Amino acid sequence: MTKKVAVLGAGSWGSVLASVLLENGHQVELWTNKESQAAEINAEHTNSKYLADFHFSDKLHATTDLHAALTAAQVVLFVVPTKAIREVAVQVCDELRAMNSAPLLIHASKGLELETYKRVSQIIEEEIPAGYRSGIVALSGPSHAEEVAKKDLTLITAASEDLKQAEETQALFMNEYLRIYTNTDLIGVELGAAFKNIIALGAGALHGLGYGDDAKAALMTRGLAEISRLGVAFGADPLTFIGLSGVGDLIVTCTSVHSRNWRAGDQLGSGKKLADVINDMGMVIEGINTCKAAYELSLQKGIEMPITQAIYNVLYQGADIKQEITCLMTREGKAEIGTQQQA
Ligand SMILES: NC(=O)c1ccc[n+]([C@@H]2O[C@H](COP(=O)([O-])OP(=O)(O)OC[C@H]3O[C@@H](n4cnc5c(N)ncnc54)[C@H](O)[C@@H]3O)[C@@H](O)[C@H]2O)c1
Ligand SMILES: O=P(O)(O)OC[C@H](O)CO
Repeated sequence: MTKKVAVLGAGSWGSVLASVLLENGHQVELWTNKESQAAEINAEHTNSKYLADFHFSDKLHATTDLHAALTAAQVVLFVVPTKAIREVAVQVCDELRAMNSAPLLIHASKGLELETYKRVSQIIEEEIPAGYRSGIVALSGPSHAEEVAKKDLTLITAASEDLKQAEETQALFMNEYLRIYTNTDLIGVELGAAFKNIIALGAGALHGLGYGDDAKAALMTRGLAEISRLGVAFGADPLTFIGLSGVGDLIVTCTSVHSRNWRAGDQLGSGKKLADVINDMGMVIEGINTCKAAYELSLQKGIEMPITQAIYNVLYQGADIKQEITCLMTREGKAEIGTQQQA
């Protein structure tokens, strides 16, 4: 059934997801807060800052008018960086109240709020009361805009505590190159998505420093163990971390040249200053804020996260990466056991 979908955020992922929805036969309005970007998408059918060399369908329409985007929308898809979710949700709520409308709210953002440590669905839930939404779903998993834009094969997860809402989202997005699984472990899916970005910064740094595949495999494996430990402490199902939104996304983010987190880590490992990395990327590097949030959460919960701590030390304490690697390698010997116990 055709739906009207408002896609909020015209970065690389928002514009490609809008394109998928359009291709799946839905009516789509892509909202951006930048006039110049809306004008480029509408006139040139490109989004050059975020997705170089890609041409969108001329049916993809962008607008800076949030009211117009939300009018009659049955579904609202949030795809702005995590740090902008609250601000956008507040604006959306004002509009939904005025319209007395309660669409399905989906988000595809992967991070934790720096100040509150909240997951994206929690932020949306806080800002948009139950009367103005018919559900909240997280769309997550191993997916890069650059590959979905080319219709390369991609498998992701639609997660909601309410299976029906996850299934509704599955039906919206699924097509011959984009396959969607449902999951009811919203906490596990959102935490896996946020935490894998931290480990990807580390994987990039190893590459930048010239380490080999053994080191990268070790980082991913031990990284998965520690992010699962923290996730489980917050109520996630440990099995979610071996699914698409867990290890699946960890693998792609730790190995793909498309990953902004991996590339940022690679540049840090090659000796570039953090401020320059952020400035030159010009796109969101979610792992930087999420690393701080996860590190502080691990202290609160008393959970050892040595890799996250090392990356936190590099990003926030000015520590030397090689010295942090030596500290990690020379910790006392440990038994290799599951996600529950030792670091
Ligand atoms: N790029 C991908 O392939 C990909 C894949 C899966 C998930 N994600 C996740 O999707 C989210 C967005 O990522 P992206 O890659 O599209 O980011 P991006 O950096 O490419 O673009 C972000 C967009 O959000 C807009 N924006 C920022 N602050 C805003 C605000 N306050 N109000 C309105 N618009 C605002 C920017 O102008 C930009 O258009 C992130 O959480 C990311 O982890 C990205
Ligand atoms: O480019 P990144 O590092 O933000 O990763 C994008 C997606 O989360 C990969 O699944």
